[in-house]
Amino acid sequence: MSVMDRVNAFGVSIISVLQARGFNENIIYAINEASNPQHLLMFYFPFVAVIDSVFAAQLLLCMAFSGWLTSMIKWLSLSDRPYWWVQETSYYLHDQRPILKQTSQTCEIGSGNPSEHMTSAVIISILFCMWMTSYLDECQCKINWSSWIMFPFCFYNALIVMIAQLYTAVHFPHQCLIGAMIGAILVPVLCVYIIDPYIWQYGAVSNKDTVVVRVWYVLSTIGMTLIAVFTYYCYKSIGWQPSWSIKLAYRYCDNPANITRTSIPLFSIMTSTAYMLGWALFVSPAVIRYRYFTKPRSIPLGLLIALLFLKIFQLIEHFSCNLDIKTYYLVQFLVTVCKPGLFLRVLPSILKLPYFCITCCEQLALKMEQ
Ligand SMILES: O=P(O)(O)OC[C@H]1O[C@@H](O)[C@H](O)[C@@H](O)[C@@H]1O
Repeated sequence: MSVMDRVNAFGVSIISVLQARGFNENIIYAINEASNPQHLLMFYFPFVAVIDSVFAAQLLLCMAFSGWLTSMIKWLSLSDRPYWWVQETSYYLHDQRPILKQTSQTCEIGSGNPSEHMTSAVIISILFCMWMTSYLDECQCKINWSSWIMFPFCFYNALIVMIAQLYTAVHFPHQCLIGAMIGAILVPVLCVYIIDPYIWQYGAVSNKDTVVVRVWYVLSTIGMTLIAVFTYYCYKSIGWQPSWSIKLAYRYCDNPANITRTSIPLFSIMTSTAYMLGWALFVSPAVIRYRYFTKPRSIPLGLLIALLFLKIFQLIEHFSCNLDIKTYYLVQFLVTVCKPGLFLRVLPSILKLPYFCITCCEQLALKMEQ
């Protein structure tokens, strides 16, 4: 009996207690959906971009990099998920094997460690707190924001996502804690060393031409893609089946119809690298021109256009999902690379358009009067 078996069995006991206690499942589902990494990038990012492009640029890179990193760790850790581990393990005697309840969100098919939902929840919570701090500073609001609100807010957010993830038996508690830790480390590291120096032009990058920095970021993204491809083929060459967890998921999922294409780890790696490439190509120090206090801008128009873009992406998804898997991935990759450009460059410029037109008309009217 290995140490890992004991840790997993302890986790299963916690899950059993939570499931026996019972929670409102609609709330649990909503929490899991709200912290779904794909949804964060697909829905939160566009709306954050309407309000503040710097916040959106931070969110995008933190989420994309964490998606890549967690997927790589998942590949390397080859760890189980509770809903199949209880049925596979020889830890329990046959009549003592616990029965875990499965829900429509249980059938995740990647390896279990770490929890990407937890990483995402911690990332969005910390970034939101950082943004709020800067907003309150701007308003010269003197409350001890960080210690009284920020830490409890992040902690409770992480806690409710962890309960939702455990209740649905998708993760063991230690996988949730590792996921949260990755998020808590990544945000300060990426913001302090990469995103903020580049956007605000300080530190080593401030002496370099933006084009050079951009080329460097593009090359880094290509390097990360190559690392993923290399890892994949190395594993295959030593006889490891990258689809081992998918097979287990299909074997033990009560309702395989709940398994979705987008929860495949390869899909997560593909979208993460596409978002990073989009970030490298389209994010520049120019994003500081579109912040929450920038005027004049039409926020309602921005929200409407963001909805329109989302509708177009939904239509592309709808039509491409009938294509063969390789073409589907290619279409998704190209669309995803364009998203940062659309939401961080095109959309903010459109928001200024109505005011620009009004100014032009006023100047024209003035000239005609003269
Ligand atoms: O590691 P977790 O939290 O189970 O998340 C795994 C996957 O969960 C899916 O629901 C998401 O669509 C994927 O993007 C994600 O990779």
